[in-house]
Amino acid sequence: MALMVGARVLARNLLRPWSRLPDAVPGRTGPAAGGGDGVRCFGSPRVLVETDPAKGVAVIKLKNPPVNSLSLEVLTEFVISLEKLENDKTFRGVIVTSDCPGIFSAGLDLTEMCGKSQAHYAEYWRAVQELWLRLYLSNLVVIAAINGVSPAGGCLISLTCDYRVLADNPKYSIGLNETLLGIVAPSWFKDTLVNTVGHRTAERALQLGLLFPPAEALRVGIVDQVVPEDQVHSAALSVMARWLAIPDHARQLTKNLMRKPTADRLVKQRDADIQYFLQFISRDSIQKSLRVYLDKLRQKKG
Ligand SMILES: CC/C=C/CC(=O)SCCNC(=O)CCNC(=O)[C@H](O)C(C)(C)COP(=O)(O)OP(=O)(O)OC[C@H]1O[C@@H](n2cnc3c(N)ncnc32)[C@H](O)[C@@H]1OP(=O)(O)O
Repeated sequence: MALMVGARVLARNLLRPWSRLPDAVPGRTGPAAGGGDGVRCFGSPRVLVETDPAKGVAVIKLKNPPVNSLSLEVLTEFVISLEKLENDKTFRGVIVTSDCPGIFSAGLDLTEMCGKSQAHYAEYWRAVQELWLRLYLSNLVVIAAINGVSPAGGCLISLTCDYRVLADNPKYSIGLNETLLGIVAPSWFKDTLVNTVGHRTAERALQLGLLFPPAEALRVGIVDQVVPEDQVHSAALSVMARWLAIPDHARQLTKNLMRKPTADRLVKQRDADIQYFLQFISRDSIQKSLRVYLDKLRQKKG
């Protein structure tokens, strides 16, 4: 199913670039419940978008229960929603958050990387690359309102944002914990972390697979602000106002200046990066590690 959805969307994107806008979610178009006048919703089943045209701000809410894992569908729908916002001059900023209580995102969907075909791995990895590139280089001000635990790919999404607000709950740790799964964070995950927290902190965090609770996360700079849980959204909106006070062209060019060299490293070798991922993920030892990890997650309940 995921393979079909991804292939269908990619084919449509290649053939008809102007048809990339997601259809409205039935029943969610129109004023948002409790959202006040002027707030409009669109998006897709797993990626909700609430827009406030008057403020020029949108909120992207990930909604892929139970844990907001980044399946191929989520990645694809996320990119399409982001592109729609970027193509609409009404919007200058977007807040990325979660609709799943207590979980920002459990990261890449492990079931997409386990026991599937080479073609599927290649399609999935290209989608991961695409979301990272889109978010990292977005012309919009992108702010993460992290309202839950945020390991691995969840942390990566946060790191691509211009600013990160984390809810002050000891359960909401954040970090690139790949080594704990017996896998390795790819070079561009590493680059994104290094650009945020510096080389030494990143090296220690990556080798040990550290997941930082809020106070630690703030101390090492993996997030910019920690606020009481019920204030995450309002804090993100306040920060947004500050960033939107800067003229777009100056801010956008500066963002590009800071980030393009990192992004270019991937852009120049996307296919090689996919090949590397294929070789890596197909190894028996890696597949075994992922299966063991998934089994542990599943058995936790039993
Ligand atoms: C080179 C590739 C790089 C990879 C980068 C990555 O992003 S790899 C993904 C790394 N993610 C993690 O390590 C997080 C794993 N998940 C958890 O630690 C917990 O699930 C979490 C997020 C703390 C939530 O805990 P909770 O107790 O609320 O839920 P539970 O663990 O019972 O999970 C519910 C069901 O979701 C499944 N699941 C969890 N995480 C993932 C995932 N990343 N991908 C796919 N599925 C995931 C879990 O197995 C449960 O499934 P079920 O069938 O209901 O038993």
